[in-house]
Amino acid sequence: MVSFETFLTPTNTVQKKSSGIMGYDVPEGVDIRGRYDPEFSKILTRDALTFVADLQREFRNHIKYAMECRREAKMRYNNGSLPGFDPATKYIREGEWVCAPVPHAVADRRVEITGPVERKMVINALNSGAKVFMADFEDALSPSWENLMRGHVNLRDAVNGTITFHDQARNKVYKLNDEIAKLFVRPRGWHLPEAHIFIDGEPATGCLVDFGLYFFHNYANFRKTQGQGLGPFFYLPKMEHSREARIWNNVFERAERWAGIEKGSIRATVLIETLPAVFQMNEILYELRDHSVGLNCGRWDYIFSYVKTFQAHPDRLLPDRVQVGMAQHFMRSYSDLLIHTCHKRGVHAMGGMAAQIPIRDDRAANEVALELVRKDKLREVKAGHDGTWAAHPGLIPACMEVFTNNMANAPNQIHSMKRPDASVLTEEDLLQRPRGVRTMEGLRLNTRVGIQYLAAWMTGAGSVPLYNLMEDAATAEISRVQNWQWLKYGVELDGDGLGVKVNLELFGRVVEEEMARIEREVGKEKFKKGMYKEACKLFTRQCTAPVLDDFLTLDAYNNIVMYHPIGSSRL
Ligand SMILES: CC(=O)SCCNC(=O)CCNC(=O)[C@H](O)C(C)(C)COP(=O)(O)OP(=O)(O)OC[C@H]1O[C@@H](n2cnc3c(N)ncnc32)[C@H](O)[C@@H]1OP(=O)(O)O
Ligand SMILES: O=CC(=O)O
Ligand SMILES: [Mg+2]
Repeated sequence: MVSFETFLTPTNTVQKKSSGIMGYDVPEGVDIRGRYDPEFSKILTRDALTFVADLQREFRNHIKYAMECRREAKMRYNNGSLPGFDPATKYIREGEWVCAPVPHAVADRRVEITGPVERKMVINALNSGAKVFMADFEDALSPSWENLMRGHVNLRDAVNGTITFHDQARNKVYKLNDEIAKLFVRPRGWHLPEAHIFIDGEPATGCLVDFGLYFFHNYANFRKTQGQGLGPFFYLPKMEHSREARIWNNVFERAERWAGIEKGSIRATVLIETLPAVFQMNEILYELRDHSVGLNCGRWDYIFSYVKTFQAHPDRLLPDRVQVGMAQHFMRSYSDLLIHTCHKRGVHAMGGMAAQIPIRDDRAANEVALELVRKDKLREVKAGHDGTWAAHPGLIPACMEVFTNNMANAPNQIHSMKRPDASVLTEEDLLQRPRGVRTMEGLRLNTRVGIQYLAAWMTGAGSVPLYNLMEDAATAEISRVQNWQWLKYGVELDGDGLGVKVNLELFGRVVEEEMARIEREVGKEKFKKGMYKEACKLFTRQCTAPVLDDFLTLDAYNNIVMYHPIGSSRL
């Protein structure tokens, strides 16, 4: 856990009004340390904070226990164990049960667009023609106070239907179309604290803040305008075990009771994006069976998690990042088993994100990128996925066409593609070592991407285009842990005929040369103004740390915490 005591320096201006310090009206035990803003105060109302504080107090010990269990599991893997199916929950895997019926409002999820909760992007995503928009407080968002609070303002306005945006530079006004995508919201993972909101002297749990504020302000309108009487809808990230899903289920039930709405109103799709969770898919769905609307293949975090889980297993090193795609046996097995599991339990099996994005200035390269996306989507729909993710509105027509043409006019394939063949997939299939080679270019690209991503993240952008691909927290994690793994085990770069071994000296040289290349590519001015040097320091420390950090963003978070003077929360 980060020590927040080290960041108690007040960095924001105290705003005055005639009666004294301007601040938030907080309930007992709650202290807001983020900047005061009159718009934010409409989100951070006393009642909304009371709701969030109640969730925090009710669930904090369960969350601490779940995080402790993660640490214990890590120790077991580090001591040589492999993740696998839990014999104690065989009865759940083999039992005949199904989840609650799929809500009519989201039966058709052929293409879902994702993106940070930034105002213009929220409007563009809702208007994009996708069936669903997953508004992201997670992989695609740098969780600064400003981004988070503006995100809540944006989502409230979106659910109210009043959201607009004026692009001054282009004199263009954005507003919602008549027909818009259905909104899902992805809160942060369990591990991330919200350092600007203290509850009973401790930072609040990030995802309870995200969930609580969004639910409090939007559940009623959402159910009228979006959910056809149900909702709101969520995506839940980075879980490692069904006990974490149980906490979410209890959070949902508490929120439903508080709001006086029917149990099972809230629905969530869980991302299967950690290696331990692939052995818990039935158990996760079972915990959430009244609230589930499927699982999703979060392929990028899944690859990251493979490295993290096997950090002490030098016999399972990854090849270059570009070679770890869905064609690898362990990745294909994961997607197939997810489809089989979801359809057996009557819910959506969502595909994942292809990293390609449109390339505006090169038609031929753009066509190649689009073709890669089409191929990836064709594999998904033929395997039985019910829908997929798109990172950019420009990809939606291609993704939609592939899914529509291969789903026989049905909104999903839940009942038509049971994939019984996948029921025989074994632990060995799910853990099979990825095949491929390691190259100097792989090491260089990881370094270049990792540093540039962190520099962007520290200046407020959680998803960025780099070398014609979408990069976010999950893809950047792969770059970091792969470098760490290669350094730790001094691997030989065997794919380019150089036969060089990765060590600190080589890595130091690569960092220096890649920083020079970044400066050339972005230009001296941007390089000077940006946070490239700070990002480089952070990335280098993480890649060379004797013990692997659990998350890149936990460490980097220290750089974006900006405290308002303590004790100024009260009016
Ligand atoms: C591993 C995972 O978790 S995947 C899920 C998390 N990741 C994401 O959600 C990534 C979302 N995508 C993005 O953030 C962006 O598409 C990027 C950063 C990859 C590329 O951004 P850019 O290069 O700035 O996009 P580009 O300039 O081509 O944008 C063109 C237009 O499309 C819009 N746009 C691009 N991506 C999106 C999106 N995901 N949602 C809504 N609008 C979008 C832009 O706002 C812009 O609109 P405008 O013409 O009205 O100004
Ligand atoms: O969240 C999605 C992923 O691929 O990671
Ligand atoms: Mg992810």
